[in-house]
Amino acid sequence: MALTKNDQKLTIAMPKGRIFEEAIHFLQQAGLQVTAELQDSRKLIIPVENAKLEFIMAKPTDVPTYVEYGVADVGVVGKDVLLEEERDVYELLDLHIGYCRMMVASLPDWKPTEALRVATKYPKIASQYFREQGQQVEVIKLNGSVELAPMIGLADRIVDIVSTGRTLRENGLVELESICEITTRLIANRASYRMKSEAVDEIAGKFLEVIPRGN
Ligand SMILES: Nc1ncnc2c1ncn2[C@@H]1O[C@H](COP(=O)(O)OP(=O)(O)OP(=O)(O)O)[C@@H](O)[C@H]1O
Ligand SMILES: O=P(O)(O)OC[C@H]1O[C@H](OP(=O)(O)OP(=O)(O)O)[C@H](O)[C@@H]1O
Repeated sequence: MALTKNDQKLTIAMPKGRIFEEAIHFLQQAGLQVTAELQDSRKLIIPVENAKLEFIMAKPTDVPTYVEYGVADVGVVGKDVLLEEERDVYELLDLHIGYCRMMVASLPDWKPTEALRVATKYPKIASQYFREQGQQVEVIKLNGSVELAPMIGLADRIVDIVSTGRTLRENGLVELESICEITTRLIANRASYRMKSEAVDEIAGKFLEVIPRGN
């Protein structure tokens, strides 16, 4: 079954890593042809010839970049990445998968001091949040293991994703404030949305049918 009603090929940027399995399951439920190559291969470009589809396997934070520049027509990406990267793309659908929360956390005995430092992988989200709260903070960008920062005295608080809460718990940190809920989104390149509207609408329609209800 061809996905597109015309001859236009659709390129989909897929996030490698944590949400990949859930995203693949979602594509399968939506009736897209998910080949063994897509599920179990080190190839980064995976064409599905008879469906006029091509998948590119991207680092999650790069998905909006590929979509903004039009090298991918659509992409699957977390809302956290969209908020942080601020790329010029259309956000078409909330897929209601990849649930987690963006939180402020600290050691349990944290008290406001004069030098407020916040460590995070998400400097834009953190800066905007504390600006809106009227709090002046110094934001320190880290690339991972953010929970270390309060434990070793680099920062008072962190802004990070919490899912099960296990990482906070096992490192003796507590949730202070919730910034927002995070889920996985379908995004589209602005030109593709106009020029390949049939193909983009068709894929969005298939996704819409399998988005978990009640969310
Ligand atoms: N517990 C979680 N921690 C981090 N991300 C989560 C979690 N649950 C769901 N997500 C989603 O998964 C995406 C992150 O996936 P992943 O950790 O593979 O990417 P990454 O941060 O680029 O990885 P890394 O930098 O560790 O290679 C986030 O954008 C978020 O939307
Ligand atoms: O609430 P939990 O279920 O414990 O999940 C949250 C943790 O998962 C993520 O880290 P990740 O595993 O991506 O590693 P990182 O430290 O390299 O960002 C996130 O940054 C938290 O540290």
